[in-house]
Amino acid sequence: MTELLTSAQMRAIEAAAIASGEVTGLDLMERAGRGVVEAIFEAWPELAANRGGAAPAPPGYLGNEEEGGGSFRAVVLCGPGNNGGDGFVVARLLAERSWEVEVFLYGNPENLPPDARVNYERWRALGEVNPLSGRSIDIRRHAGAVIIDALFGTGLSRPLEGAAVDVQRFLLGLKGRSAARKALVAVDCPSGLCLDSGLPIQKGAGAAGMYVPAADLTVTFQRRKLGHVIGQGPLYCGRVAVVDIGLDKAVRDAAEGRSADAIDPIAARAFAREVARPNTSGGAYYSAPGAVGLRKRVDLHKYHQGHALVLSGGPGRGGAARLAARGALRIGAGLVTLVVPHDAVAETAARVDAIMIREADDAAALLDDDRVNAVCVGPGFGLDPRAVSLLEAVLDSKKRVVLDADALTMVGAQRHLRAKLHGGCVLTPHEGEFARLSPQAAKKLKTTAKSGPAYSKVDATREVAAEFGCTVVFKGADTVIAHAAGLCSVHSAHHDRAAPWLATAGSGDVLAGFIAGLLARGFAPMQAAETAAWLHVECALKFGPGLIAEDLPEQLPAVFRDLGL
Ligand SMILES: NC(=O)C1=CN([C@@H]2O[C@H](COP(=O)(O)OP(=O)(O)OC[C@H]3O[C@@H](n4cnc5c(N)ncnc54)[C@H](OP(=O)(O)O)[C@@H]3O)[C@@H](O)[C@H]2O)[C@@H](O)CC1
Ligand SMILES: Nc1ncnc2c1ncn2[C@@H]1O[C@H](COP(=O)(O)OP(=O)(O)O)[C@@H](O)[C@H]1O
Ligand SMILES: [K+]
Repeated sequence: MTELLTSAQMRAIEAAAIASGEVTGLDLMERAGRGVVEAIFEAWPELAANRGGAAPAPPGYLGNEEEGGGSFRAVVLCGPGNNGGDGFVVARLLAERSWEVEVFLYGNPENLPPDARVNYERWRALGEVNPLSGRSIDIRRHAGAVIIDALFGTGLSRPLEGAAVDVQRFLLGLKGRSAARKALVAVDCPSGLCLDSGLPIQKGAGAAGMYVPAADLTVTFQRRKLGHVIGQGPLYCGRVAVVDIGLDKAVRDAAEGRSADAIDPIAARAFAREVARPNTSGGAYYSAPGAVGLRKRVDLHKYHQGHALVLSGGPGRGGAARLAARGALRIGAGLVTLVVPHDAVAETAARVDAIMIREADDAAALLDDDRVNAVCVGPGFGLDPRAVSLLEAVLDSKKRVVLDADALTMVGAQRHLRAKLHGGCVLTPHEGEFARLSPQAAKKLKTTAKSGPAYSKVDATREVAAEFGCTVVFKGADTVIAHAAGLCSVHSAHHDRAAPWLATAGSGDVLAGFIAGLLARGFAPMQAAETAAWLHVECALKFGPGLIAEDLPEQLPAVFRDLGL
């Protein structure tokens, strides 16, 4: 389990570590700057050649003919806070390796916070600090330079203005002119991005948000922040490297509520976490009491692996439910039954084999059966009175249930259904369905973020989970999963887990089936949702481009094999 922090949590952790006497702010800044330099060398090993002493001949792309060539070059853009302080450390460490380093400061050095000020002075012993403006950076002199964006990090509180905007525009202009820069490296985050929400902080909608230049590499400290993995963060940040600055113990203490003096214990327990590869050897990837593993026990028969019901719509509308049922069966539910209106039985029977079929008239009896322990309702289900009363019966049965698609629309529209939701419910909205569940939260999420920290997808998902008293899986390339009690996790399908071909009709139905299948196998709602979200993307990665929803469940055997099941 890896925590994902907000800016405030990171600040509180840093403050707790400093207060405990284990470390000073200056130590942390030095480690942060060193971490940035090391991450640059890891990303571009050819740049590690300058280790001090005489500068070697630069590779061709770094050569600057007008200036006659020289050592590697960096342009370091420092802001008025500690992010800028990190920038001064990076400048010094690169200069010590004989890089040509030019440093620009946005703001008045007199107003730098103490640690940043110390590092400003240390740099001043080595070189100049120029005032920052878009025009002050001369593209011809800096051709091929590594540009370090240390303007703003976790302290961004409002939209950029003045010279900071000029510089961002200038950096945006460099994009695509490959000779113009070697790389743009962001310290903690690309400046202008809110690290809590992954949204740019901007004055107005539209083009005003385009002032955040996308980095090639973002180097952050100790843990990823939420803004690296949700919203537009993954697109702006490029690759994210996390460097250890010695705060692991402080993070753990906070997560376990041991540093209550410095950190609001509620906030600490509410750390979000990254959804990770499931741990197959007993329990899920995190250890919850009674957690069930993905590996099936050898001594159990099908009735011990649970029985999932998938409720289907009428004739010609059963595809979505069949996809969900197939997902539930493949993920390991012992039995899966499609519950189908009378007039759709023949059609359904022609399409399924291992999945059982029962008529909707039998639904009450099935819901009374204790062996039925999970239900999936919504995909292709319909919104008619029959659908409403069936959903009502499902909720009254208090069985664990996944509500997707039409079931979400009904719950959003009908207060009496909403009142029947309980802790065993998992809601799986996409953006449009989320807006039906909570128009207010959806509106806040869509509002241009004019100050930081901005309202985030994590805030919205947590809010709705708490309000409805169930687990909510807010889908997308960034899938956020929240539990009524505040637990929250994120699966970010970006970079090495990018699976854009999941945006295909029916893939959400399969996810709903995956979750229902895991609920049937005894997974707790949060654990089922996290595990299903990970497996869903894993199946898409396994198949690759060209994927259609039908392919997803069929990848599970190979994915399970890779997991060593
Ligand atoms: N926490 C940790 O463990 C560690 C943190 N470290 C580093 O510190 C960074 C956080 O530093 P930070 O708190 O000083 O904030 P930072 O992002 O530099 O900016 C704050 C300054 O900017 C100003 N300001 C804000 N918005 C503005 C705007 N639009 N336009 C103009 N000004 C604006 C704001 O002014 P104010 O809002 O008060 O007016 C304030 O002066 C973090 O990202 C990481 O790099 C590492 O050293 C190691 C360990
Ligand atoms: N760009 C993307 N990258 C990764 N996953 C995505 C992307 N777009 C959609 N998804 C995933 O695909 C699924 C789509 O679900 P949904 O919108 O309900 O589709 P449908 O209703 O057609 O089944 C969700 O699990 C969502 O997280
Ligand atoms: K930055």
